[in-house]
Amino acid sequence: MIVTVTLNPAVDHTLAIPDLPEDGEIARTDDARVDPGGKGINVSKYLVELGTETTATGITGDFLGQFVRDSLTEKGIDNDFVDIEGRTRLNTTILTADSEYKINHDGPAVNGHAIETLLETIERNDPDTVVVGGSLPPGLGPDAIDRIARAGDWQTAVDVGGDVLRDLDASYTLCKPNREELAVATDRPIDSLEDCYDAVERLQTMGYDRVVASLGADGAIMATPDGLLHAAALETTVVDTVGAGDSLLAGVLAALERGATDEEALRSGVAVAAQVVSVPGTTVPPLDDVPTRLESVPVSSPEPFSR
Ligand SMILES: Nc1ncnc2c1ncn2[C@@H]1O[C@H](COP(=O)(O)OP(=O)(O)O)[C@@H](O)[C@H]1O
Ligand SMILES: O=P(O)(O)OC[C@H]1O[C@](O)(COP(=O)(O)O)[C@@H](O)[C@@H]1O
Repeated sequence: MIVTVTLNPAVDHTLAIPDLPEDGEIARTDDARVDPGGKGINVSKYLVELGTETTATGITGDFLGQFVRDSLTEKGIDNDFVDIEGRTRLNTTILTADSEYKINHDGPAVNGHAIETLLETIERNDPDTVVVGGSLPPGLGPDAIDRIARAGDWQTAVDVGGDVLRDLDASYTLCKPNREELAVATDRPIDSLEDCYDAVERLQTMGYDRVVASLGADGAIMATPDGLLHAAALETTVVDTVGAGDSLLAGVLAALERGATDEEALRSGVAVAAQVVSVPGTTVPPLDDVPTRLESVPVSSPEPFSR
């Protein structure tokens, strides 16, 4: 069973307008939606659609926190959050005809007491894998994630910022940086696929058994204990990439959870992400045809890096 931990959940407000308004103008639209969001929560949404048992936990507060919990329950996603006094944040994505703008709030301040309660909550749900995803709210540092990783005999995967990846000290089964996070985590520029291969191998030496790096339209690479794999992205009509990384991670973890090989897991992640980028926001598309699409994901072992 996979427990996802979102320390800083969000209500995702996604709206579409043809162009950004000029100064003093008002843009009006009837194309807007709100979804419960935050990286761990999104992973749980996709895991449920993939038929993998999961519970979403983390820290929520006030009426936006209530919205997150209620809408997960309505969607049939098991959830068990720690409630605090501060207010869960509202994150906005504005889609125009040719651009995507994201505005993310910092979120409410969280104290050590909430983390104690969160550790009890995770333990009560008896996971074999814990996924910690998203930014840290004010008041918490990377040590909060290390505490979660060390608190039980579960495996821990992380989808966190590059600065946090650099600072974590515990052992992790997997991390999922994107290009920018790879650059920050390794403190090196990432200008080519070779730079990515070098960076994921560096991250392995920093305590991550597997590194799945998402590279947008260039697909994804996975550093495994046996070598490197590159999967090209599937061709699809891209509506927006909100939740793309979360869906890639869910596809990988769902496959690993059922005992698939690393290569099958990478194929699964890329096949799931291709479906998710073709729908708006973090809407969950039907994912029942993912098993039939695995073979169409082109996977190679990059030379001369394969061991
Ligand atoms: N333009 C695209 N075409 C096809 N697949 C895409 C595209 N952009 C993203 N994806 C898929 O979504 C995955 C995650 O996207 P990415 O933007 O790298 O993640 P993140 O949301 O973490 O920044 C990619 O590895 C790829 O499989
Ligand atoms: O915690 P962060 O880094 O601010 O990100 C939170 C946001 O990212 C999302 O999880 C989407 O993630 P991606 O677009 O990176 O896949 C949103 O649901 C949420 O609003």
